[in-house]
Amino acid sequence: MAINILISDPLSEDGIYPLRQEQELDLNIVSNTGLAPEELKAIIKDFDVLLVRSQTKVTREIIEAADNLKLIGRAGVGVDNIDLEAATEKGIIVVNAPDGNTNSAAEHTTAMIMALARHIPHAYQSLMEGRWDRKKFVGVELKNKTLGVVGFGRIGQEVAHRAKGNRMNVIAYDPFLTAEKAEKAGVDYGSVEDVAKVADFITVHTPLLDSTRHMINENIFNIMKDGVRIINCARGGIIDEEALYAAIESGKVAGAALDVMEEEPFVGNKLLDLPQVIATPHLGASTIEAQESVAVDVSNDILSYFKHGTVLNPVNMPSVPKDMVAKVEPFFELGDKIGKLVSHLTDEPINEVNIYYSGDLANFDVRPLTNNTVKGILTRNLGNHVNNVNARYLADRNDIKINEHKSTRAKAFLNSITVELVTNNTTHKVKGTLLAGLGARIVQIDDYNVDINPEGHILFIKHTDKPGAIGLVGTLLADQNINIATMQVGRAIEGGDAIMVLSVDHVVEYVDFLKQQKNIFEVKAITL
Ligand SMILES: NC(=O)c1ccc[n+]([C@@H]2O[C@H](COP(=O)([O-])OP(=O)(O)OC[C@H]3O[C@@H](n4cnc5c(N)ncnc54)[C@H](O)[C@@H]3O)[C@@H](O)[C@H]2O)c1
Ligand SMILES: O=C(O)[C@H](O)COP(=O)(O)O
Repeated sequence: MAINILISDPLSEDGIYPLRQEQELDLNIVSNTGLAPEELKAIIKDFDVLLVRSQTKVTREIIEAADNLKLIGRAGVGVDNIDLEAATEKGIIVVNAPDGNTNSAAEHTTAMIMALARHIPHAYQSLMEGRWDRKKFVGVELKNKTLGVVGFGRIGQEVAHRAKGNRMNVIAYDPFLTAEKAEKAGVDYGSVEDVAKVADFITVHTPLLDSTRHMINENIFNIMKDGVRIINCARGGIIDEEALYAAIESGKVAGAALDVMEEEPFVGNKLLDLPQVIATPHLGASTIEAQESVAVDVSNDILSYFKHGTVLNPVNMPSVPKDMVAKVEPFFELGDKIGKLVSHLTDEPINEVNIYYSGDLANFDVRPLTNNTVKGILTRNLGNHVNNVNARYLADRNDIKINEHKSTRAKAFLNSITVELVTNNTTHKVKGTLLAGLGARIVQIDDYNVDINPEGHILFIKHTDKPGAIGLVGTLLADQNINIATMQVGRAIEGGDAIMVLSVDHVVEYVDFLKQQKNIFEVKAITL
């Protein structure tokens, strides 16, 4: 039977050559770009494969109408235009091409930095309008300036490398960046605040996640150097556009170069009215080479999937050997939740993860379970494209060592999973189990015994065991109209360090009001 492939964004014809010349499979390739959402929804049921770039919004509605869809191929990196949850729910594999456009995006960022420093777009426009204005366009040199790189993944590292070629100093921030990695790359490193304080140019290269949305905000602009220049060739939304506008108007920011914005297409965005802003219409990956490379990568994954059932760049593919599904599957969710929870206990780069399986769970091949647990740990900083197929690879890429330990001796619980995160300065652990009739339970956090249902919104608070601390938290949350569903407290010794774990009815976006209290020294809002 023919495999129907719909290409709904412009793709490189050379890049889809592997599909065009395929002999073994019967492929029917339809190119139909620029479809309105309703048009796509109306025809998607006829297709087995949908091939997109960033323009087509593959929403839940589209996916729900896609009765025959088996694979969505994203010819590029960012999958924020695809509803991954809906695709996973429907059993549709999403593949992307994470490496193919790294170089082009890094080169575009470098071009933006230079254009910003030397006013190239404005000088060109002025010349085209018949003026010979040399005084107006005095720029700044890059040499000896400091470039701040926020997000030191594939593109961030390539941009840093090029900046060093321009004799810039580079300081980077990435939750996975260790001293050793920074030294190897020849860059300084610090927190996002450290970067903000010292950089003359700041470029962002993170994915757009809940944790990165508006991470460059008013507070961060306030601590930047006067005259700083900002570059975003990653994703709109990482920088708070209102805050950027205000920072440009106040003179804090001397210029901004934007390839992406929160709403695209961004024709008419008020930032474009500011003479300090230069912009391109999301062109980071728009080179002949990158487009060919990303299209070849997804084309090969499509062929591989239909021929062998395997893909190289899965974004959401679940993979559990059939024979172990029934026995181990209930532990998958537990591992994922333990991973997510423990990842919030430290903001330091993780060097090592130890996963301890005890009880008869240790008799099974737990590698897929480990992958799922590692996925839970990495999701906090790498986002939803981490899955149980690529989790180990991503851990490896971030120099995180994963160790599995098994013991068939059951202690207090019939079966348990304990995950320990080791950083340069700390070790944190979370233990969980499945209780008959009750389901998943977290039974230990660091040295504290607890009994928590790992579901929904959780507030994790470290405090000093003093009278009134618990009441104070209750009152402060009530002031914010936050309802506490359950609460657990634990302490090692009377008057010493203690923890509170609260499950609350709604997501808690701001925790600063709790952090400011005497005797409270750590607050984390976690959604499991
Ligand atoms: N403009 C374009 O056309 C274009 C082209 C390619 C990629 N992109 C975008 O560029 C971005 C980077 O792509 P990549 O291939 O380098 O991805 P990557 O996954 O290799 O790197 C992203 C890095 O961001 C880090 N990160 C996550 N949360 C962070 C946080 N809170 N603070 C600091 N760092 C954090 C991750 O640890 C990771 O190292 C993505 O948003 C991608 O969609 C844009
Ligand atoms: O995430 C990406 O790969 C880039 O944003 C490129 O998007 P594009 O394929 O629409 O150019």
